This record gives sequence, C-alpha cells and structure tokens, in this order.
Amino acid sequence: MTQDELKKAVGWAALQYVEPGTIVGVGTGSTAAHFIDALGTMKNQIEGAVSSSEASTEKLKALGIHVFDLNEIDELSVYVDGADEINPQMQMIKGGGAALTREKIVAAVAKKFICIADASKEVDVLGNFPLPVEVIPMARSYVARELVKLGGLPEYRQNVITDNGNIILDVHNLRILDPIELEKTINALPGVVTVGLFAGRGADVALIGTADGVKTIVK
Ligand SMILES: O=C(CO)[C@H](O)[C@H](O)COP(=O)(O)O
Repeated sequence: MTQDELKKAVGWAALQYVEPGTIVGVGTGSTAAHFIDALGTMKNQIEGAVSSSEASTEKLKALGIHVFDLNEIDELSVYVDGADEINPQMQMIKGGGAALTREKIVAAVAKKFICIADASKEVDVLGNFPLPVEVIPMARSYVARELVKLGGLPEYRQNVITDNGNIILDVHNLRILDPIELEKTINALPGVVTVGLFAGRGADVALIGTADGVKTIVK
C-alpha cells in the first residue's frame, strides 16, 4: 500500500469515533483531508465541525459541512488530526502544515484527541522531524538564538505565513527526551506563539495505518 492509501485507511477509520448529533473537531493536513472526505458521508448526522485551519475550513464547506467558530461552542467530543511524529507515550510533533496553534487550541477543547497517522510517523524518541515553532515576526531572531541555546538548529520556513499572520521556525537537531519540559520551555519564550510539541496534551487514541491494517492504540 502507498503512504497515501495508509493515510486514507486511518482517515476513514476515525469515523467510528464521531458521535451523531455532535460538533467534530477537525485537523489539518493530507491525513486529516481523508478524514474530512469521510466526514462528508455523515454530514446529515452531525451538527457540524470546528476547523483548525483555513484550508480545512474550505474543504469542509465545499462538502456542505457547517463550520462553527470555536467561540460559539462549549465542548467537542472528539478532535481528529494527523501528526508528523508520535511516540509510545502518545506525545506528538505537529505543525508540518503550519497549523499547529489552531490545532492545539481546538484539541484543548476536545474530550478526546484521535491521532490518525501512517506507520512512518511512529518513533521511539521525538525530534527527527524538525520541530515547528510559530513565532511573532519581530521575535524571529531572538527566538532563534534562544532555540540554539537549547541545542536546536532553527531554520526559518521560507514563504510561509500562518493563518494567524506569524512565521514558523523549524528546529532541527533535537532528540527530545523530556517532551513535557521542552514544550513548557519553548512556550515560555517571549515571541513564541506555540511550539508544535503536543506532550502535556497528547493523543488519547492513535489509529496507525500499517500494511496489515489499522492498528488502534488507546492511552
Ligand atoms: O500538524 C499538521 C499540520 O499542521 C499535520 O497533522 C501533520 O503535518 C501531518 O500531516 P500529514 O497528514 O499531511 O502527513
């Protein structure tokens, strides 16, 4: 199976976690896009969705799914999204698609985070995938210097402005042995909007696409 077929398999498998009559939290990226396609088949059974990016909003609307502003709602039963890396503790690196901040906000509101990913995303230690950090533009150089002090090699993601009007630094050369501590440390730097480490709030369920089928891991 191709990587995209594995992504499609987990995107559709996530439908089982969608409760009729609810509003669904929706992530961003190519795996989440498969989930959105699947969600389209249930559009008359759900109230709608809350989206984590302009790209996902556009796709949801094109399928006729109502997109709520997060401020209109009190709770979400599930948030379904992909990941760039996931470790055995269900902690993740996210933000390859630059949507990390909105993803973290929507995930925080949801009772359950369902991570959908192909098997290439499973790792023992996070950090091989460059860690995305969303930064307010004027703080770019300062934050980059602070990230170097933490042992990272930050790289400015050229030609990318987030949906919130900020820039992304991708931090290479990290072997993240204490994801919770690093998440707190980077989030505390002035100018950082969010780091793409989802450690304090990891996934509750992971659906992993493998050649033998979809593997389910429950925290
Ligand atoms: O965090 C994300 C976007 O900001 C994505 O979930 C992550 O990059 C995985 O993407 P894909 O499903 O395309 O492999």
